[in-house]
Amino acid sequence: MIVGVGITGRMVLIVGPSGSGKDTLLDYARERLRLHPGFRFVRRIITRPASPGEDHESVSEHEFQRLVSHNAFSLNWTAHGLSYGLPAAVDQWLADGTVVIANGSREVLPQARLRFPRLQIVNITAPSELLQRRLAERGRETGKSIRDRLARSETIEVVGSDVHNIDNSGPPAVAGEEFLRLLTFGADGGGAHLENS
Ligand SMILES: Nc1ncnc2c1ncn2[C@@H]1O[C@H](COP(=O)(O)OP(=O)(O)O)[C@@H](O)[C@H]1O
Ligand SMILES: O=P(O)(O)OC[C@H]1O[C@H](OP(=O)(O)OP(=O)(O)O)[C@H](O)[C@@H]1O
Repeated sequence: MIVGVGITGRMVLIVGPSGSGKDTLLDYARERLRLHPGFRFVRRIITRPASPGEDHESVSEHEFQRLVSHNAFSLNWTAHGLSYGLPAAVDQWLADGTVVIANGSREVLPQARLRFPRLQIVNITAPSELLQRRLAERGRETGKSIRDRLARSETIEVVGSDVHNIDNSGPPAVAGEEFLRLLTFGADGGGAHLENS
């Protein structure tokens, strides 16, 4: 079994423009940490119909607003004409000292910083030609929706001492290993490691 030594519980938000590879890197890390109880990957609640890619809980806008009114979200936001939420269970996982990892939004980082005192932001980047090609190949959005996502990608800056940038313009395993290192070595870049026993 894999056990963690010195892993510090915290919220990790992976952000970056559409097509940069957030879901790909989340899948990479989830697969490698699946036996480790100290890490939890958040299943988001989104007003998007079930679709290839991210495994999310799909709800109507009406249901989403009902959940908001019942304080069912730890953090929620809107973008691309959709509503997104991280379930309130996140707060208990954090209180338990877990490393909680979620796909976030660059625009909601100011609120996230207030919401999560121990926050690590992982900003995934790739050149715009690659974003364009990847979104077309992914096939979840088409036409105007892709153009809107590309336009948005250039409007939001991610800066701060809590931000780690990962360039995902090479093979997914290169950025994937860098992401894993950040997750397993702690927000301060040192001290923690994983052991096999
Ligand atoms: N390093 C990479 N090299 C080539 N293709 C990639 C890489 N990372 C992601 N992709 C592909 O690009 C598309 C967008 O990736 P995805 O993980 O959905 O991005 P995001 O969640 O940031 O929008 C997907 O089809 C994915 O398979
Ligand atoms: O404020 P931004 O950083 O622009 O992010 C806006 C939203 O877009 C992404 O979700 P979504 O799964 O719809 O898109 P993506 O996988 O194409 O990035 C991201 O996870 C946010 O929920």
